[in-house]
Amino acid sequence: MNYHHGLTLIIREEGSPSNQVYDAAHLYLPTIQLINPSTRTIGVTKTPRRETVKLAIESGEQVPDTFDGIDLNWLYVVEKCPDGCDERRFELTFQKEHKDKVMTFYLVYVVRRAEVIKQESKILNLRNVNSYDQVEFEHPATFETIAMEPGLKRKIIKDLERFVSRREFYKKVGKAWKRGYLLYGPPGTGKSSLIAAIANYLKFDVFELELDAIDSDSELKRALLSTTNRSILVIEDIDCSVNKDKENRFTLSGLLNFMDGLWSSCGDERIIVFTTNHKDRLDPALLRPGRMDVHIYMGYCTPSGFKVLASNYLGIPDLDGHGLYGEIVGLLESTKVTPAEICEELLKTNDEDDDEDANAALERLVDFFKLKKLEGDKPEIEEAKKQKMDVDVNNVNIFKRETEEERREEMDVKVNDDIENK
Ligand SMILES: Nc1ncnc2c1ncn2[C@@H]1O[C@H](COP(=O)(O)OP(=O)(O)OP(=O)(O)O)[C@@H](O)[C@H]1O
Repeated sequence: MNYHHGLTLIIREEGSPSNQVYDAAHLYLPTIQLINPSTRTIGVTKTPRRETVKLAIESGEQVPDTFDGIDLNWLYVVEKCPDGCDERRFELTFQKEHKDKVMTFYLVYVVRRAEVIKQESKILNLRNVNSYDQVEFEHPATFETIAMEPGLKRKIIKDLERFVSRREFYKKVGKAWKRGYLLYGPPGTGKSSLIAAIANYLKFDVFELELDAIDSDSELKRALLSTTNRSILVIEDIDCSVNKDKENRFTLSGLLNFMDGLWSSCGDERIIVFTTNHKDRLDPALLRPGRMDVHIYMGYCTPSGFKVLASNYLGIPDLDGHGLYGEIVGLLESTKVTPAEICEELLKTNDEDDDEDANAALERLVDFFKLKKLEGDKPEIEEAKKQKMDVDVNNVNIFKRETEEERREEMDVKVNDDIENK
């Protein structure tokens, strides 16, 4: 395409923070005329979980577009820098007279379109913020596949929906639009699976931060700035990373203050998920609302959690009517078995559509539970008491504050909520 008075915008790939227009162009261009008369090469990928192939623009290729009667041309360029790394950029060319319209409306349109495309495509990214490695996030867990008390599941979904719908509220009260979740409980109870279910539900990218690999404030700042809006930042096993001050590194509390400051100025729709196997080892100051707003206890498998697994793995939709159900309930209530252990047993089933195999799997599980019981595992409720946790009848603990001060803070949150309701 020839432009007599052409203007070219250079849109470079940037690390931290990322260049939104650059990222958006990668999502937007394959949905317009990616294959046009001038196209010679095109990138194609397909991952196992994806049903269709994904197209990508290759270096040197052009994509024409029109917007409000304006002709535009995108060119993608990848060049080697002197230091050996690749520099990637888009060059967007159009007639100079349209510069105001392109800058004010077209680029915003491309970013918005990319957001919608992302929502619809279900393709999420998983990025390690320490190494900047990025892969497609393909964890299959959803709220349907998670073994958890139905009431707790509903509460979490409601909380997430409320959070994402409150842009105006956070703006009005002048707070960063973020929400912190603490997932705690023994290994194999589904903390990572729940994070995946939240990401899949909200269609948020996931960023993993390994605190132990961060050595300085500037490194931390760079890592945090590389995260994008509408994302979940995951910091796993925080009890193992809390006492770094001795080595002259930041503390977890310092990290949280740092994040507050940073995201108050430049972050929208951020979810931070911390996981720990030992909530009791955390400094109570870290557990306050505003820091970790919602505490979710992921416990050993309960009868209703087991129903979800039986339905998903064995194709038994109505376990209540099964002859072994009563015995299974009794065993689950008196034995500590993680959903991960049960999943492993269930994977041994030959054919989940075969009733005989499903029954044999349930019988095998009953034997497995009996063995676990014999091994002398204490009931879950005792363990919970030992850890000074409040556990309700369903063995779940959510939105719980433990000290008077935390209760007062929770009241503050409610007052804020009321402001919004008026
Ligand atoms: N609540 C659950 N519902 C469904 N599947 C589960 C659940 N918990 C565990 N699983 C199964 O067990 C596997 C391991 O669980 P997961 O990694 O989510 O546990 P975790 O609590 O994050 O463990 P860790 O503390 O060791 O990281 C999952 O991939 C999943 O197949």
